[in-house]
Amino acid sequence: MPPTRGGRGRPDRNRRPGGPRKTGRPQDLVRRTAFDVIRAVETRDAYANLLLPTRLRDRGITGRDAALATELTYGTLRGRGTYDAVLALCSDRELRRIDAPLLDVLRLGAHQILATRIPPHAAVGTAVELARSVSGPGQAKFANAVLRKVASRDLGAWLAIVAPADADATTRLSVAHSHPKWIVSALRDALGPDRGEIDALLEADNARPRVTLVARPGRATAQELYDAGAEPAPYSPYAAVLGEGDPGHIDAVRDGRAAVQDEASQLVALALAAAPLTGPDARWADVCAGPGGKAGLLSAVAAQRGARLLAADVQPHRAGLVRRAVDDRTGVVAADGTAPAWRPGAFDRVMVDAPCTGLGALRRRPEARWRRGPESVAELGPLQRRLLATALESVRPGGVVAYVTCSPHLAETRVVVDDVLKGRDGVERLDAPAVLASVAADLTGVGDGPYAQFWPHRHGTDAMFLALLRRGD
Ligand SMILES: C[S@@+](CC[C@H](N)C(=O)[O-])C[C@H]1O[C@@H](n2cnc3c(N)ncnc32)[C@H](O)[C@@H]1O
Repeated sequence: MPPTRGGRGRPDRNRRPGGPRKTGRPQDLVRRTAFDVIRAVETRDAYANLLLPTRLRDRGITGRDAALATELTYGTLRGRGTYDAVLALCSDRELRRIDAPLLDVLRLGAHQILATRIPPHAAVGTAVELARSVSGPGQAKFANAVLRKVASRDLGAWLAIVAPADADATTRLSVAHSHPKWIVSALRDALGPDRGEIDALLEADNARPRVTLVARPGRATAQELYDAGAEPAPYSPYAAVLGEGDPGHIDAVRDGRAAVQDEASQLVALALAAAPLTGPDARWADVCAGPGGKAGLLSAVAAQRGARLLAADVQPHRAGLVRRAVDDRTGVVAADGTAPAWRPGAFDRVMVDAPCTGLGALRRRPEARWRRGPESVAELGPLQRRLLATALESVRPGGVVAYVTCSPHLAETRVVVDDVLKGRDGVERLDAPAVLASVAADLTGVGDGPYAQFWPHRHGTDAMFLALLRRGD
């Protein structure tokens, strides 16, 4: 079910049952901002996590109002699947016949009614007011009729109707947890023998992720982050969890010595650095480096070990972002990892953090689940295979490649690795869970090897996949 029920919303202070009559008050601005971001996501493929902070800043929305705007935006985008199922029953018009902006107002209203503590009458009133300003008085009347019906039941009662226990499992899970059916199926397949955990996984996808920081070794310490209010994280020695507050206010983050980074992202980079290797260990590469999260950590570890990192990304502006994350010793190039500018066998360790559907990061990108379809998996497959094959040629004999995706979809993870290794002699699959255990002592539940898979519901991280492959001598 949508995650925010009874949670982070706050009671609306507006005492007039009909909602605000005037525009321009803080509460109107908060809802309007959530609506504008939701529309931008819909109409111009904006990313909510990038656009919202800018809008909040531009409009001077801070503190609790900013928290409410964030909750309304993310909650509405996440819960859309559930809300559409409810709205379809409450509307005498098919949803596809409702103007797109008005439908977004209805979704925002449904979210406030069903999943926040905002009193239903206030939620209906403010949404109707928004409908009036977006679509005019006639549509406001329609919105009022629909949302009053939505408010006639609570979320649990609606779920019993739109996702009944006797529905087929994929449909029930899809509606109840607001994930497209193809993603439910893909995640269940990826869980394999643990597919009984699917409810927990979908629920975790809908929970707001905690902000995890990385103290780039040699440049900052985890203690520095604790001193700034963060707490120790369970696995990575360089991670800290920030409960409250803006990471941008921490000196080390502002200076680029620390950064926001999911803990599994840290661990897969550390695993590449820790994978056993004989012979020289001085030249490392990250061939899909933008915007630089893993490269930032790898470059810091490389510096401590007397190695050097080359970070590449095919998109020049993303290569530019990498430059800000790494130290001066690290080379950064805009280059195609499938047609490399470096000679074969040039590196001892190579990271391929392949472009993927991002199904492992749905917690952080609330709109992502609606943006892609199953065809994306097929479209990305050839590029993922070419990048991995080229990486295997880019390491010297005996060198190690990490193949990483922020997706647990089997067709992006083990199927890619198995395909690329088919007919290719002399590549050894290292035991990725064992290597991970050497960098994160308490880590369990990432699989029996040779591949490792993180899970949001088990580890509180993104669902990151890791294969470690050593080229034969
Ligand atoms: C999953 S992201 C990498 C995230 C990054 N490693 C981090 O931790 O911040 C994948 C990146 O691969 C880049 N990419 C896509 N095709 C590429 C190619 N042919 N060669 C190099 N980079 C490519 C994309 O521009 C994107 O920045």
